[in-house]
Amino acid sequence: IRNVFFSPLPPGPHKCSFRLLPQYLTDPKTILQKLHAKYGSIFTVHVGYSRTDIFIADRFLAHQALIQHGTVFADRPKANPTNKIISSNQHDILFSFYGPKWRLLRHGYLVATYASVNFLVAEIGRDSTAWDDPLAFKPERFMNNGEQNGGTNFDIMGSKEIKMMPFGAGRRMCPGYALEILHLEYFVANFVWYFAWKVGNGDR
Ligand code: HEM
Repeated sequence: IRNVFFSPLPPGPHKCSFRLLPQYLTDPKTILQKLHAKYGSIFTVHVGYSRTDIFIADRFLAHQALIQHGTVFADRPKANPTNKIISSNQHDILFSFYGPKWRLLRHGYLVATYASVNFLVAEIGRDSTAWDDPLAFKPERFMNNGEQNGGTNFDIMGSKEIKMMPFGAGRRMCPGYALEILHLEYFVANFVWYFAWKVGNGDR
């Protein structure tokens, strides 16, 4: 067994879940949502004998890992078939990498080298403690210099607090994020410019 953990591991289904494997590879979103609902904000999945994945679906834990423990969490995995499938099919759902020996202080889990640690970024970005009515389309959340409800500036880098992390967070955060935000603004501006916009029936 390549992955060695110091106990206790975060909770999860019983060891060596070969039964989970086909769905895990083809439809990770559904199975991970079920496991998240059952086991909470951090859980472990053992697939076969050689692969142990830990999933984090909590913005405070993500902040502990990527910002507060950024130095020990700065490596990334070699590509393997599962990672390729997960990242190509479910790019908005999670990204994954291996964490070196690292301690999740709040929960007290010690995770050994080559453990794969994954972040459920869609779940993290829909946290109602961070956003009012998170699923509603409210672009004004990001207007007025990023202030929401007169609150503090929204920080896409998540330095003080992670509210969403489309570009990752911490030392290996996407270095192209500023260029990309500019590019997306340009993209939306072109839509506004090229098309005639009307309010649809029943919409305000
Ligand atoms: C909407 C567009 C984009 C999104 C959502 C995005 C998102 C991401 C994410 C989630 C990561 C992984 C962060 C991590 O592992 O912690 C990443 C890494 C990276 N991105 Fe982007 N990115 C975008 C556009 C770009 C652009 C335009 C560039 C270059 C001009 C770029 C260059 C990179 C590079 C070089 C890395 C690897 C950084 C590293 O491993 O240290 N990305 N990006």
